[in-house]
Amino acid sequence: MISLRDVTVSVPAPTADAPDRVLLERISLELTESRIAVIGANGSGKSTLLRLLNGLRAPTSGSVLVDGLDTVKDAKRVRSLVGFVFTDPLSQLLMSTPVEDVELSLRATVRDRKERTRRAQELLDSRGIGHVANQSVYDLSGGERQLVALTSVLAVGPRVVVADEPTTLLDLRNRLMLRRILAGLTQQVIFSTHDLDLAREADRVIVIEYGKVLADGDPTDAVAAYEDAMVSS
Ligand SMILES: Nc1ncnc2c1ncn2[C@@H]1O[C@H](COP(=O)(O)OP(=O)(O)OP(=O)(O)O)[C@@H](O)[C@H]1O
Repeated sequence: MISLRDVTVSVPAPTADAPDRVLLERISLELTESRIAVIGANGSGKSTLLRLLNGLRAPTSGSVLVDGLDTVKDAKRVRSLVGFVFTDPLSQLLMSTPVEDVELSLRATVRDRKERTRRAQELLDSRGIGHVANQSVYDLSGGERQLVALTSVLAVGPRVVVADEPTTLLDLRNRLMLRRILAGLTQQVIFSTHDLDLAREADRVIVIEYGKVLADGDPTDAVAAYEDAMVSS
């Protein structure tokens, strides 16, 4: 389980005489549900919140614990427990082809190189993208790239998948496909989205507004609170 304990994230102001800019303020959450959506306006702090969950960002004060492990002190272990899928998969595909990228993720668990390649190909096949295994990642479609990124993340064997607006860059067909895949994962999935229909499918919705939790809980109620806030602002 992931717990945020009184977490504040702030960054220094551009000029020395101005106060620090607070991106998230005193957030405490226990993230237990299987599917959790984080919604909010542009710049409200969703990505900042998600990046805290696997230690990509450190709290300025407070702490984030993953199964009791501190995301700063136990960063390496936390990264293996919590996989992160970025909005733009190109920013996380480190190798030039899908099969190499998935092989890289398997390095810690599969020592034999041939076996690693076989396993990577098998994982790509299982996601329906085995036919692009040896193609340059730059030549893949947005949907294929997103699936490769997800396959690489899952190959590490995380307990939790955190996805930052994973469907934003995709067309309708790929969006529906990714939604189906995310829905079928056995891992806990915590994702941000501007797609309110997708958010309503979650078990819990957290609404972030100006770096604070505006609403949290039942998806229908939380989405309604967000819509009210947007209309009245
Ligand atoms: N390292 C940083 N330094 C300064 N400001 C930052 C930094 N990281 C994020 N911010 C600012 O913090 C605010 C929240 O950013 P964040 O990316 O978390 O928003 P978001 O809710 O994910 O937005 P969007 O829906 O547009 O993706 C933004 O105004 C952003 O410019």
